Amino acid sequence: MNYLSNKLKKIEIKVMKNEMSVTELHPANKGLKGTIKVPGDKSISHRAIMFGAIANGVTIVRNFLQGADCRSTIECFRKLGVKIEESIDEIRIYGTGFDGLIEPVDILDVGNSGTTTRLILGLLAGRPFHTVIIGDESIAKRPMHRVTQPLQEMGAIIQGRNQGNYTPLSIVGGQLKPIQYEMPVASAQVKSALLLAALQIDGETTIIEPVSTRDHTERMIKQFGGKIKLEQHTIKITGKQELHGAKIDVPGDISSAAFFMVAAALINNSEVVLENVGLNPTRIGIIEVLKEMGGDIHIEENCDQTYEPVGNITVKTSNLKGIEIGGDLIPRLIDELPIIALLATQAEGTTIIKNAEELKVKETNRIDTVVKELKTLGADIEATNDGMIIKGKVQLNGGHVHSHGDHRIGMMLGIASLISKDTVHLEGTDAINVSYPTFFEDLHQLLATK
Ligand SMILES: O=C(O)C1=C[C@@H](OP(=O)(O)O)[C@@H](O)[C@H](O)C1
Ligand SMILES: C=C(OP(=O)(O)O)C(=O)O
Repeated sequence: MNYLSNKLKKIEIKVMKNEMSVTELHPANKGLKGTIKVPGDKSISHRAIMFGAIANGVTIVRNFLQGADCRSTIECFRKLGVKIEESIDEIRIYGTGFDGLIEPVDILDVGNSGTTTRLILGLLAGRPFHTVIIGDESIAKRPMHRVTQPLQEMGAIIQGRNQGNYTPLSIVGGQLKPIQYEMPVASAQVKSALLLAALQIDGETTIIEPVSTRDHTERMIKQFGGKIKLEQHTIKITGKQELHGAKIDVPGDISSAAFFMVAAALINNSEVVLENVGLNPTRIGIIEVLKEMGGDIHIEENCDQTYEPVGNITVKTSNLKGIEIGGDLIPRLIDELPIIALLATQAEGTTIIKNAEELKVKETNRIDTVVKELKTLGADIEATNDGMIIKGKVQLNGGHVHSHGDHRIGMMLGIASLISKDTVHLEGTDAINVSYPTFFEDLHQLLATK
C-alpha cells in the first residue's frame, strides 16, 4: 500500500473532551529518492526577528521558518511595538533599537517555544517596563530559573510560579549591572538570554559555558555589526553598542534534515540530497554520529557563506553499528536524540546515550516519551538516568503511538512508521507544526520520486 495512500489521510477521533488528530501511516514500500530543501533553521529564525527588532534600520529575512514557534516570536515583537511586514519571499523588520520597544498592552504568548521564552526574558530584563509572559501547557512545565536567576542577579524584577521558575511570568526590567556568570547547564538559550541582557548594559559581562553550545547568537551579533570576544568557553560582551539592520538568509534546519537523513539511512534503495542545510559546527553532531555508526553520508560545503556555513548533505541506505554518544557531543545534537534513538534500533549492537539529562526538560521528558513510544513499536530500549540504552537490530511492529504534543517525537514516529511492518496510528500529529509544517509533504515527495 502506498504511504498514506498517496495523500495525507487523517482520521478524526474524539478522545475525552478534546479533538485529537490521528494519522494512519503505512510502511514505505520503496526507497526514499530525490532532493529537497528543508525549511529554515528555527534557532536562526527566532534570532533574526529579535536582532532585527533591537537593531536600527531595516532587516530582511529570507527562508524564515514559518513554524508555530517562530510565529510566536513574530507576534510577541509586534506586541512590543515592532513593525514586521511579511510577504511570500521575505520578512521585513523595522528595527526600533532597544529604546524603541514599548510596554505591551497585552500578555505575550510564547506558545510552545522555549527559545522565545528564555531569549525574550533576557531582552526584557533591560527594558524599563512591565510584561507578562504565558505559554502552553508544555511551557508551563519547563524550568526558567536557569534564566530568571542570573537576570535577577543583573537587576531585573521577575515573578512567577515556584519563585519565578514557571510561567506565567511577569518581568519589570531596568538598569542592569554586568556580571560574571558561570553557567551551571550547557544551554544556548541561557547564554543567548544573558547576551541580550548584556547588550543593554554599560560595561562588560562575562559568560562562561561548561561546554560549547550553538553559537548563532554570537554570530548574529557580528552580522548586525556588533563586537563580542570569544575565547574557548568564555564570552565577553560590552553593551550599548549600535546594531544595524542586516540581510539574513536563513539556512535549512539541520534538526529538520535529520529526520530524512535517518530515513534514507534506514530504508532500502534510498538516496536523498538535502540542499542548503546549516552546517554550523555547533549543530552537526548528527553527521558525526551517522559517520561513526557507518552511515553512507557525504557533505558538500558551500564556500560562499560568511556568517553561517551551509551545504548539501547526501545520505544513502546504510549498514549501521551501535556506538556510545555522550560528553561534549550532546549539546551539538540535543534535538536530534529522539531520531537518533530510532536510528539505533536499526544498528547492530548496543547504542548508549549518556549525559543527556537535558532531554528531561524539553517539550516533553524526551527520555520517557522516546522510550515509551519506541517500546510500543517493539524496540529494545531502556531509559537510564541521563539517557537511553538501545539494542539492535529489531524489526519494529505497527501500533498506536502518541506525539505527546512534542513535534520531534511526532516526526520521529512518522519516520518509524516507514520501517515498521504494520500500520502505525500516530496521535497528536498537529504538534509537528511547531518546527516543520510541511514535514509530510516533503516526506511524500521523497517517496514519490522514481
Ligand atoms: O538556542 C536555541 O535556539 C535552542 C537551544 C537548545 O535548547 P537549550 O538551550 O535549552 O539546550 C535547543 O534544544 C532548542 O531547540 C533551541
Ligand atoms: C527544544 C526545542 O525547542 P524549544 O526549547 O525552543 O521549545 C526543540 O525544538 O526541540
